[in-house]
Parts: sequence; structure tokens; C-alpha cells
Amino acid sequence: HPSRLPCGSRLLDLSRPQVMGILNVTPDSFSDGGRFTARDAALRHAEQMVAAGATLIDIGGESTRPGARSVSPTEELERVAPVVDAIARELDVIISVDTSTPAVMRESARLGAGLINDVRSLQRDGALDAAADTGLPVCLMHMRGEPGDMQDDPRYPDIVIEVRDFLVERMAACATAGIPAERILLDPGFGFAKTLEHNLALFKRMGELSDLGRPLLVGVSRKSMIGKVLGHEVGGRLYGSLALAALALAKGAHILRVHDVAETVDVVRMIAAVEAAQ
Ligand SMILES: Cn1cnc2c(O)nc(N)nc21
Repeated sequence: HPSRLPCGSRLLDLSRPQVMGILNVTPDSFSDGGRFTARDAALRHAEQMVAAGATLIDIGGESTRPGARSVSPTEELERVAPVVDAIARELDVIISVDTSTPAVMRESARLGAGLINDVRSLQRDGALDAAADTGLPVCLMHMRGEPGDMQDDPRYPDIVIEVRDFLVERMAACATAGIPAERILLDPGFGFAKTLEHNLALFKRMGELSDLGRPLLVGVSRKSMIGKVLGHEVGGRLYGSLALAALALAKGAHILRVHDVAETVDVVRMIAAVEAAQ
């Protein structure tokens, strides 16, 4: 795949790993719980993450953690649009919009977003057309069901085949809608409709998804798979998150979606230093 991915007016350098900072503008996000609902606070947080080395900022107006309740499109747009607008005006960074809602995709693209990050892989009515019309690259992610019920006893014969077949099917749907493979990023969807065992097996075999020929985006930062293994609450999952960040890079991930940007950038830089040696 190309080493430079056009993201609206900006280019994403996929010849080296990139860090995507998480900016939740939702009152119930599992990790920032309402701290960043104010537009200015969100802008300051984004500024800090860019200063720490994030080259993408993922803005989400609807929490997708297990059990999260859904948000109306209007409410989601009211949360997201002002923040996309402010960051597009103030910061030199690629804005990823974390949404499944067509209207939010369209408005965010108009305001300057450079990437669509849809945990539902454009399955909502009108999402494929909206994403196609924006001309932006799209991240497709594996999930079955909805955040409200996805953790109710998910079962698969083989989680890696499940994820790969799902992503292949969604890529085909994208191609039919006019979104070419060159504009697709793929994501295993850690923590979505998966048991701890599913998440660990999928992480171990993540390399098998690389033969789909598209860049991989990985999001495990502070997630329950870390909490379940280490027995730590959200605030105590940094070290586990960094361990998995390093392992994801070793397994071929291109973009890491994280809360702790500065710490993760240090992991990326150390690995880059080793890779650059003779
Ligand atoms: C919004 N969101 C939460 N977790 C995520 C993950 O692992 N990947 C992507 N693409 N988005 C996520």
C-alpha cells in the first residue's frame, strides 16, 4: 500500500508508525468521563496530544464502550462539530472522526476532518454513501452487535477468521459504494464483541490480517483486556497499554489509538531507533 495516505488536505505518512490521540467529547466515555465536553478543554487536550507527537486526533461524540447508551444524531453532531471546527482551525493535525452517523461524517468532512473512523464499519443506513461522498479514507473495524449487547457471550469458531472475513466483506461493500481499497484502513476491534480469550488470540495472530494488504489501526489503550490480565482499574493500565503498543508495532500495526500519547511516542521512537540500526 502507498506510504502516503491522503486525508483531506493532509497526508498521513504510513511508512512509519503513527500515534492517534483519543479525544472523547462524551460525558460517559470510560476513561475521560465528561472532562472534555467543553470545547476549549477539548482543544487544549488536543493541543497537548499534538505537542506530545500525535499526528491524528480521534474525536468521538458517542461512547462505544460496552454498555454505552446510544446518542441521538443531533446530540452527537452538537458535541462533535464545534470541536472538529476548532481543531481544524487551530492545530496542524489529521482529524479522525469517530462516528457511525452519516450526518456527522458529512459535516465533519466539511469542517476539515481527514479520516472517518466508524466502529460499525459503515453499516448504518446512508453511511456508505456519506463516507463515499466525503472522499475521505475510512477505518473499518470488527464488531458484532451493539455496545449495549456485544459482550453478551460472543462466540466464534475462530476469532481471526471471523475478523478477517468480516473486514473483507465490509471492504467489498465499500468498493461497491465507490470507496476504493486504497482509502481503507483495517482494525481488529479489540474489546468489541470479544471475550478476553478472543482479544488475546486475535492480538497474538494480528499479523494474519496484514495479508489483506491494508494498513492496520489498533486500539487497546486502557481496555479491559489489560485490566483482566493485570487486575488493574482504568487508571492503572498504562504499563500494560505500552506493552501492547510495542507488541502491536512488532506485529505490523501502523496506527496506535491511545490515551497516553507522550508515553506511546517514546515506545514508537525506541522501536524506530532499533529498526534504523544496521
Ligand atoms: C472509538 N474506538 C474505541 N476503540 C476503538 C478501536 O479499538 N479502534 C477504532 N478504530 N476505534 C475505536
